[in-house]
Amino acid sequence: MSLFEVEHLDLFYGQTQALKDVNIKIEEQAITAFIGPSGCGKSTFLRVLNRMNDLIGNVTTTGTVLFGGKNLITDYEPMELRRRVGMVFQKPNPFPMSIFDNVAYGPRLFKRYTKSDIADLVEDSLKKSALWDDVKDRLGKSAMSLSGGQQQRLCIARTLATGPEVVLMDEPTSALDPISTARIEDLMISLKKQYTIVVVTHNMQQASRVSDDVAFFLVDKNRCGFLVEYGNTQELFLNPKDKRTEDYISGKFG
Ligand SMILES: Nc1ncnc2c1ncn2[C@@H]1O[C@H](COP(=O)(O)OP(=O)(O)OP(=O)(O)O)[C@@H](O)[C@H]1O
Repeated sequence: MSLFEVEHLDLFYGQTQALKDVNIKIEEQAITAFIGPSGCGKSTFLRVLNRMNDLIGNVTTTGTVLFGGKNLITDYEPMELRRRVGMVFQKPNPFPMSIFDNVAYGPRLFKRYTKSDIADLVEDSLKKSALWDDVKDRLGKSAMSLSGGQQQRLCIARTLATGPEVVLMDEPTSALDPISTARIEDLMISLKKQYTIVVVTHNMQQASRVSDDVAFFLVDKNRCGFLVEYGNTQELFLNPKDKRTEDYISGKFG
């Protein structure tokens, strides 16, 4: 089932158009990867999906984005939308507090949990993000004492603790070594049983390893991004319909 349905989306930063006529359906409990050269609007489009662009200011959109069949702009309150559509960034950004408090941060904001509920939620989120065994004996230690890969898994745990349906990931492994990258990729595959994941990546191997569907963006001569091709990952990589997709995935440009 499609969780997001995007029709004729145009996006402008001030007067400058950054995305034009994006039409895409993003499937539930699947991993969708956005690929394409630098500046083609992948991160901008990712931020459309939880209205993070609202926080930038001066961003306007036209067209429709449905989330769960309802209009993302008119039918959702932004904070509640961002709880349901969580986000993990390129550079791990734990808060300067303990491992426990990082994960408990979101649930505590909602104030409807007891202390023991919070402890259970922290444990569950750390288990889901494959970090529990690494940190269960040092939950009170600073999150800054973790390695980069562990910090990124902590950020994933922090996102999961608020009970999202979707996790948006903006180049989540680009600051990590190959072993930490492989762990995050394994984690993404295990998380899709329960969550819908949308990931921006520059790494073609990563897109082909983890994603079910892939969307390829390009930028036109006015530096405006557009969607070239979208579909099942295997089909798109093995049998691209558009010559530009073929050139990009075979490394001829970008
Ligand atoms: N806050 C902003 N204000 C104005 N323009 C912006 C802003 N953020 C991005 N842009 C512009 O929008 C276009 C798309 O940028 P975006 O970061 O979405 O591309 P991207 O495909 O994710 O690039 P990369 O792969 O390098 O991260 C670029 O031309 C960029 O300069």
